[in-house]
Amino acid sequence: MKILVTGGAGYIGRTVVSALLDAGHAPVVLDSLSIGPIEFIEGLIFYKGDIGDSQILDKIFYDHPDLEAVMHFAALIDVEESMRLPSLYYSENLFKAQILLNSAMAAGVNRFLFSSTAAVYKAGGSGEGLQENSPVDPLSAYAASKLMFERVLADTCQEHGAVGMALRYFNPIGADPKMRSGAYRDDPSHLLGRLTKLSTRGGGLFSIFGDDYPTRDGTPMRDFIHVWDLAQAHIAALIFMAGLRESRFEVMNVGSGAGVTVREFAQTFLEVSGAPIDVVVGRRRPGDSAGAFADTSRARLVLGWSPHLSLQQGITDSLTWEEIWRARSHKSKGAN
Ligand SMILES: NC(=O)c1ccc[n+]([C@@H]2O[C@H](COP(=O)([O-])OP(=O)(O)OC[C@H]3O[C@@H](n4cnc5c(N)ncnc54)[C@H](O)[C@@H]3O)[C@@H](O)[C@H]2O)c1
Ligand SMILES: O=c1ccn([C@@H]2O[C@H](COP(=O)(O)OP(=O)(O)O[C@H]3O[C@H](CO)[C@@H](O)[C@H](O)[C@H]3O)[C@@H](O)[C@H]2O)c(=O)[nH]1
Repeated sequence: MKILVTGGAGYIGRTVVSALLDAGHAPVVLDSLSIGPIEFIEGLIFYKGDIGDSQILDKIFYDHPDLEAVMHFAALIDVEESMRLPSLYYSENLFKAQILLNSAMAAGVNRFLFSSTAAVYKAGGSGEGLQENSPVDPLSAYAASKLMFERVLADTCQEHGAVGMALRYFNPIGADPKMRSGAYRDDPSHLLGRLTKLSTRGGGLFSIFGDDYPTRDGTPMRDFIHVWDLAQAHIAALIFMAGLRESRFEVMNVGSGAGVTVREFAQTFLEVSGAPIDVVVGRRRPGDSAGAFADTSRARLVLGWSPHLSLQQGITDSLTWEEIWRARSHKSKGAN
């Protein structure tokens, strides 16, 4: 199948592009490269542009009348920034996404897969896995923009007789096992990114943001999903959507199904990396939740998908990718 992939130069989008190519599909990538690195689009069918620009969207749908689905990854994803600049997040993640969706519907491309997030849930650190109908409580403009677009997508699919799906990702870790993509930010804010940078810089202090949450060791709980398992969920979702003959909208959790606390994660990282990192406890980070983990039974049942890669594998792949990416960036910077 030929698929329009927005945000295909980003961490997850580029990894899904590789999974699509491996499975024999034909991705067409649209990305502004405002965040994703240019190295990620080498060798791909690529359009540089904005998802809110209907001219470029018209051109893509005109150039590729055989597009069968849209996979929509392009978004702003920084939770803290979204608290400071909420209108920017609603503009990028909600209104521009609607321009994209309407263009797809107008072009007759009526399968639309959307990257949503576990951050939409009310996550109190309980021992229960979150189901798709568990209560929602988006604490940031980022999470709210994602939940609002889920509703826009559901209603638009019904109006047009189209098929839509929102995959609610939990916390992606790791890299493409063939090392074609991985996390690329110089100054990551997320847990594994911080630990990986410390490790490759020879060690240092790692601060856990709070240990007074209602979890088994007081540190927040998350569900870490290997990005390659996440990519495979997209392939399964695409096949499922392609087989549907009538309008439908689905929401699906994509996580590992296991809750791991930040302290447990840091401990596992130290064991895998052997890096001389000292773990200290600092203050809570604003906007953080106690967290939870996914009940993935719906994705298993409906998509026939299940995760296979371990936490340790995610950490190992992240460390390997970091070495490769640093070497590549240094080389290209030196060459310029
Ligand atoms: N990374 C996570 O932890 C996580 C968790 C849950 C959900 N998600 C969702 O997954 C998707 C991909 O996340 P990621 O980690 O790969 O992020 P990323 O920042 O690496 O990738 C996003 C890509 O979209 C592009 N982009 C941004 N705005 C654009 C616009 N208006 N027009 C065209 N291109 C634009 C960027 O240049 C970038 O290449 C996002 O929708 C995000 O909300 C991510
Ligand atoms: O130096 C650090 C960095 C993070 N953490 C903690 O680690 C946990 C995970 O944080 P992070 O890796 O930043 O992920 P989340 O805040 O859970 O958010 C991620 O996961 C969401 C899905 O659950 C996505 O929507 C977001 O885009 C993505 O950043 C949180 O409790 C943080 O407080 C620390 O203790 N120290």
